[in-house]
Amino acid sequence: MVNEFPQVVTIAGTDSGGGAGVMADLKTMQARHVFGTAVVVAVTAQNTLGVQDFMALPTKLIDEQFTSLVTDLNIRACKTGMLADASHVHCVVENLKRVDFGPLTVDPVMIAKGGAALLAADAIQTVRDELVPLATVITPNLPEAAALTGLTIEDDQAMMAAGHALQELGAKNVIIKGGHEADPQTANDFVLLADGSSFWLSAPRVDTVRTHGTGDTLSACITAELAKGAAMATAIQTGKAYVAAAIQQTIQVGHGHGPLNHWVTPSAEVTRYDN
Ligand SMILES: Nc1ncnc2c1ncn2[C@@H]1O[C@H](COP(=O)(O)OP(=O)(O)OP(=O)(O)O)[C@@H](O)[C@H]1O
Ligand SMILES: Cc1ncc(CO)c(N)n1
Repeated sequence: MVNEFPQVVTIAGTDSGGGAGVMADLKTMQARHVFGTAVVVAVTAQNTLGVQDFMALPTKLIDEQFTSLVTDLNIRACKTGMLADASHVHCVVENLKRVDFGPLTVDPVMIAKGGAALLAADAIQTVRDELVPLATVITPNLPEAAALTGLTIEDDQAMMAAGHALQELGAKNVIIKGGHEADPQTANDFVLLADGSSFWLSAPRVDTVRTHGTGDTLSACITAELAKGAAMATAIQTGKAYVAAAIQQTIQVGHGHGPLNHWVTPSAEVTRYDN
């Protein structure tokens, strides 16, 4: 049905504190005017201070959630987030192969801002071998890109090399997020598109600890824009402008790494530098 409202799904873990994971994804999707749905892979007991506990759901229940969606809704784009361990990565991969949920944004979530591991160390190889080749676009932060490629990433050249390495592993489009860079002035993300062209997106760095769920928000926004039919480069630029505004126009919630302001409209402060 051509005129159906755009529907998207996040395949990820919940955050009881509301700032990251499935909750950040759904808030972003709502703000970007698509209908958000969720396949819950894991439940975390979490707030802005950290992750207190988590448990992954039985894989049978994950299979059933995929089936519930595919038998009724018309999902046009999807994203993955926290996948917990190798068996759950494998389960999600098998389900993604049996359904057609449109372009896949892979946010290879590994470690929360407070330091808690959201992906078992031995599952990194499963992500690299099974999930990365399915990615229409992959959005690692610097430690995630380093873990997936085996590269040490300390400068722009290394970010670009990591982008190409991820394309060689099978991801069609790549964004290496520079949120963890040392640069005190700007937050710079490297974008490598499927056609081999590349550019940088730069936003003023906000001096804040209120950055809980930045990666989730970026990848959920890209997923929403792709569902609405945006070209990949446009979807990525809108994602960067949205997350930059959501960090800048902060809200006071919690006592630690506070959540973002998902009500913002994308600001124009992002600069694109073509290579
Ligand atoms: N302090 C900041 N000021 C401006 N932009 C930032 C800041 N921190 C991160 N960003 C931007 O936010 C986006 C997410 O990057 P980041 O590297 O923080 O992701 P992440 O570590 O996966 O996030 P999370 O694990 O909290 O979901 C990127 O576009 C990055 O440049
Ligand atoms: C459930 C969940 N997913 C992703 C992240 C990373 O932001 C988090 N902290 N929690």
